[in-house]
This record gives sequence, structure tokens and C-alpha cells, in this order.
Amino acid sequence: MILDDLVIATKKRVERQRQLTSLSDLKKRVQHDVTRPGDEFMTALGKPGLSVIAEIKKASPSKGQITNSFDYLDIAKKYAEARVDAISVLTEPEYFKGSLDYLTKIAAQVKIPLLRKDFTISEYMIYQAKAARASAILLIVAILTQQQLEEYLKLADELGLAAIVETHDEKEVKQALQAGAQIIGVNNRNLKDFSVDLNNSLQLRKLVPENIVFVAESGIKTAQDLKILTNANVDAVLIGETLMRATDKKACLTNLLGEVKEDES
Ligand SMILES: O=P(O)(O)OC[C@@H](O)[C@@H](O)c1c[nH]c2ccccc12
Repeated sequence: MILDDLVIATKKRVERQRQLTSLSDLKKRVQHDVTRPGDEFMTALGKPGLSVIAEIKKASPSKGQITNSFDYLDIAKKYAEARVDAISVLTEPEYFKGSLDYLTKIAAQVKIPLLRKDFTISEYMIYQAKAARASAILLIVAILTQQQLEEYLKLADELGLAAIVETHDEKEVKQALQAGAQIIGVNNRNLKDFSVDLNNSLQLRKLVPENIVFVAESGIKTAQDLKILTNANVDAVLIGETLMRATDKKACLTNLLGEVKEDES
């Protein structure tokens, strides 16, 4: 399965990076940083009404290269102008053509909370996220042991970072709740065959208590999709490909949110 390949590639990448910057160097770099950007991320997602996390993603294993015009800083600025609530930045280099450097550069220019979208498999990557000025990290239940999940949630909190705990089925949602996740994401994309089903979010929404932020991820394409998710009481949506392909990102967001905003006002 693709997730196995991603984990292998990520382990190799982290090993290479450790040779350049040791964990203790990385820790030193963030030790005086007492900011808690995760709090803003939480607030942005949990506010009344539907929140939008817009993603910056050049390529993906399911679609290959998504866009030729990949000016990530310009895209981040466009998202900010369109007043999205948070931005997700892919930092996985091999399959998603991302970079941690993109995140650092975006953080220097855009004041919106940023999610480091990657396959977090070690503490090292969480310190990296903090050093790169992310507000939140992603923890994918399918690639972590329960113990890792708990440890990484604790470390993220110690560093003032929020964490989206990503799930795909009932069992994983229960594991996420058990570990104490404050934000649970449901991926509508099945990473075994890349099929997408919005119903996955709708079904699993029922298992997550109201006081936990619920994020529907992947495959969101139309205003109708957003309306259905809003009606199901989803707190936030994560939209990648649809926005990456749109030449006018602001217009695309306005269209997508059209019906939702009308209902809220
Ligand atoms: O491009 P989409 O279908 O709108 O999906 C965005 C996001 O949900 C997807 O990129 C994603 C969900 N979970 C992930 C984990 C790793 C990398 C990427 C992802």
C-alpha cells in the first residue's frame, strides 16, 4: 500500500536530515520559543460556522503533478486574501513534491495558522515543524502505534502545536479519541485504492463528540459537497486539489462557500 512506501521514504529522509542537524541541535533551536501557535489553529478551526483549510500541494501519489504553476508564496498570499482559516502545506518531497522550506517561507509572509502536512513518524519531525513555524502537525493513526500517537500528541502540546489526528474508519476514530485527540480529521480518500467517498466523513461524524473539532478531508469539489458537510455539522474542511487547479483561487472559494455563507448570515 502507498502508505507503507511513504513511511519507508519518510524514515530515510529523516535519517538523512539527522546527519545534517541532530535532534539536540533542533531542540536547542526551539527551546526559547514559548509561543503556542496551536491555540490559534484550534480557535480558527473551532469557530462557529464552517472553517476552511486550504492546501498547497504540487503533486500527489494519486494524481501525479497537479499544477505547473506552483508559486507557493503567491498561492499562500491568495489564500490569505480569500480569508481561509488555515493553510496546509505539504512538506513531503518525494510523492507530493513538497518542502519544509516552503512552510518556513510562507510562515514569514502570511499570518494564517499553518499545518505541516507530512507523514509524522518521529519526534524529530515535530521539533522540525516547530522550528519551521508551523502551528499544527498531522498525526496519521494508520501509521502509528497507540503509544506513538499518545507521545506525539503530548510533545506537540508541550511545544505549543496543535495536531490533526487523521483517521479513515471507525476503529481509527476510536483510537484517536482514546489517545486524547482534540482535532480529528477523517480522510475521505481510501489510501489502498485512492477511491474517494464523502460519506466516510458523514458516517464517522456521529462518533466524534461535539467538543472535539471535526475536519473532513479530501475529495471536496463542489458547493453541494460543502453544503452536505456543513449540514452534517462538520467544523472544518480540508481542500487541496480543487483549489490547486483553480486559476482564480478566491473566486473558487467564493463559489464553493456560496451556499454555506448564505445560510450562516
Ligand atoms: O486534494 P484533496 O482531495 O482536496 O485532499 C486534500 C487533503 O485532504 C489530502 O491532500 C490529504 C489528506 N490526508 C493526507 C495525508 C498526507 C498527505 C495528503 C493528505
